[in-house]
Amino acid sequence: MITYTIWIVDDEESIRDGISMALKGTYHIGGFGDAESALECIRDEPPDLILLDIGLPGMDGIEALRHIRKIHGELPVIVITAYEDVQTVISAMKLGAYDYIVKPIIMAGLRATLNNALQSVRLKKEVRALQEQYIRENMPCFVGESCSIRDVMAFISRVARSPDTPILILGETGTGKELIAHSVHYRSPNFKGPFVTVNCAAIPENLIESELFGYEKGAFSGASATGKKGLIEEAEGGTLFLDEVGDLNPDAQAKLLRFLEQGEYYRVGGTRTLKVRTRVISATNRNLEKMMETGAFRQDLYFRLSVIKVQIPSLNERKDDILPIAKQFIYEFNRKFDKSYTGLTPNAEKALIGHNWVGNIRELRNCIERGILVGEGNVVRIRDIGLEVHLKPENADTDTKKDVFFPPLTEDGIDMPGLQEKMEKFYIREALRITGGNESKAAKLLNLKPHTFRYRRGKLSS
Ligand SMILES: Nc1ncnc2c1ncn2[C@@H]1O[C@H](COP(=O)(O)OP(=O)(O)OP(=O)(O)O)[C@@H](O)[C@H]1O
Repeated sequence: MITYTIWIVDDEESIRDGISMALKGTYHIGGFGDAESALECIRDEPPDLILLDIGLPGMDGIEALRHIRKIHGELPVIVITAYEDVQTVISAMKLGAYDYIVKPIIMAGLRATLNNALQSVRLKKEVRALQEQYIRENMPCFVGESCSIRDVMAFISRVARSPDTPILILGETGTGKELIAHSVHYRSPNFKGPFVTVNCAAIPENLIESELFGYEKGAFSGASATGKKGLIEEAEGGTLFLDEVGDLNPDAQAKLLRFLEQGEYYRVGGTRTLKVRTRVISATNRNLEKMMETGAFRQDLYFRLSVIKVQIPSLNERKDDILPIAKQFIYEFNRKFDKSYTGLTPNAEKALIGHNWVGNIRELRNCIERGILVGEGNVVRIRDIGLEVHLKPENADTDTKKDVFFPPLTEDGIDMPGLQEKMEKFYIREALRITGGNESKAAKLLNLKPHTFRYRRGKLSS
């Protein structure tokens, strides 16, 4: 069972001793004769609750309470007053005192008040622990070992502390912008509030305004009879995440700007100004600076959204992250598909590192998902992940040192005959290297008849 720590801050020694005697055994008790010495200790090791006399010498109880609130916003404080002075009690309650007791102290009453206060401390701690467990279980694990992503995360932790500073996250598709927006939210003072995502590219142009700002009843034909809250309103006290913000139309851009500048807006068809307290995080993979040059994105909105700007490096720029993230995905998909992969073959690792990750981490995720789903055994092989083969023979001569590279098939097409020729040349050279130039052994390695091998060798070297 937890034993809570209670501090008594009272200049009357007899009161400190009296309360200590009465509560000893149930609680850990600490005593201070003045507010200043209690405040000095509170930063290092705060108690679970403070009994604070109002009429202290030097700094009085009200002033001390103000300081305590600055240091520990949620620490429960029960104030002790010499007589029921309404003004003093009101001031203390306004500063967030949990309750008050009047001298002379009746122990039974004090015990009941303490019990209630500590019960709420316990409940708050339980809620916090559940919340942390929820985040651990529900937030995809963020893996980042490269210096560049570590710098980004250190910066994110610093800027998350403010509850309302707008943040603009830039980066190629699939680099983890949404995951980083979640990280900001859960590290911010708004973490208990909602995280509302608006995919600006997915909402039809004619609905974006009513989706964002809501509408009053009868605002337009087809509107619900009761009206509707907008997503901005849903994000009250939390975070509004505007994904693909570069896709907002000019009208919605103007309205969003007004909301960011004045903190207020109207529902569609409404005349009441509404206010919402939320942090706006936006993200895009588009080049907003170029869009501003052509007038496709408002400059004033850009400056409002990008009070803090975070650029997420592409996966190709942080190769050190590829294998740790791949291993995290192996773990995740093992659980999903009830498999027991332990890692990747060295060739599969090489292929992952050598690959050009146009779709960034999303592409890597898909690739590992496929490997775990279709593969057999307990190591993921190159053929399971369906990647282009990127081989570099060891100890090869200068000519064969050139990588054999099978590019992905895109709309631009590929040169199939050229690739076939390259592949054949590569394997014939490799087979001869491995067999020390023995043609029949080399043919066997390639599952070719010796005369076919000779024919192809001759053809390719001519
Ligand atoms: N550092 C990381 N560690 C582990 N998983 C990650 C990491 N970054 C991103 N992911 C995963 O990669 C996938 C894509 O991430 P996310 O959706 O956040 O990218 P995005 O940049 O917002 O993409 P888009 O621009 O297409 O909206 C998600 O499944 C996400 O959980």
